[in-house]
Amino acid sequence: MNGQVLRMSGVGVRRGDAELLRDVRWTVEEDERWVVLGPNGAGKTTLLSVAAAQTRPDVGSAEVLEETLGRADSVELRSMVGFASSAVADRIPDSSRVLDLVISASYGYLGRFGEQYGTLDYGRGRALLNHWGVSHLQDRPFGTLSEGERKRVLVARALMADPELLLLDEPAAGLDLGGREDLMRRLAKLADDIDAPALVVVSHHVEEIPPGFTHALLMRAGEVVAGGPLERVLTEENVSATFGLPLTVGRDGQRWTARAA
Ligand SMILES: Nc1ncnc2c1ncn2[C@@H]1O[C@H](COP(=O)(O)OP(=O)(O)OP(=O)(O)O)[C@@H](O)[C@H]1O
Repeated sequence: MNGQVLRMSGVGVRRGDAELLRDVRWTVEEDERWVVLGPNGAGKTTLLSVAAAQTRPDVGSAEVLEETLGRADSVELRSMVGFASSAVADRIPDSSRVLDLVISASYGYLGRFGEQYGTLDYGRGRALLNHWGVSHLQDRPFGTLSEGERKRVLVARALMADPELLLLDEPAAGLDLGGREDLMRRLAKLADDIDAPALVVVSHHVEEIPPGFTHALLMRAGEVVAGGPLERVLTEENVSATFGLPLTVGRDGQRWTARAA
């Protein structure tokens, strides 16, 4: 690999008359940790779906792990990208046992369908659940978990196949303050791990940028407002243009803040 895990050139996605993404240019290197920020409807989920090899661009080209979407085997490619989102959670049957759900991710499945898993698979699945603080839930049906527990199980699942790219769509949505801060701490630890995959986390809030994240992509109305290293991109001008109101942007230690000006 040349170091680039994601490369989008002039990417557009259309549905009927709606342009969900327009002329998106974006590259992610293997050692980078990105946050994608923007208001509701900005196109963040659509962008992540392209990055996860689940949506093909209608215009332009997208390379995921050096494979061009539309030419590569998308099923194989999807199994090499870790992806956690509420859309993934919605497709998981309530009855799926948590440990089975995690280990089945090595095959790109959302539960067990009669495949045989080895001791190594079980060991890795248990270690990931333990790492994300949810090993006590391994035998529970997914449908019985709280929102915070689900989020952590989904991240563990997304890491199961040892991906080179990890995509998390709004991992902090629906969490209480303690749950959000716990997630921030765990994501900061992941960001700091040199063996961790390239990370892309979608959020609506600059307060949810974990310490150690390096880059930001700001989106509005399907277009990129700005992208690059955090310090250069998170200016008051850029963040105000992204969210469509005058904002004061600040830093409190390793965390970012934004308030209406
Ligand atoms: N199939 C579709 N047909 C028409 N418009 C669509 C379709 N799917 C999504 N959209 C629109 O595309 C826009 C971008 O949607 P997307 O879910 O990518 O935004 P988002 O930034 O993730 O939003 P949110 O923060 O609210 O989750 C929205 O205005 C949405 O209504």
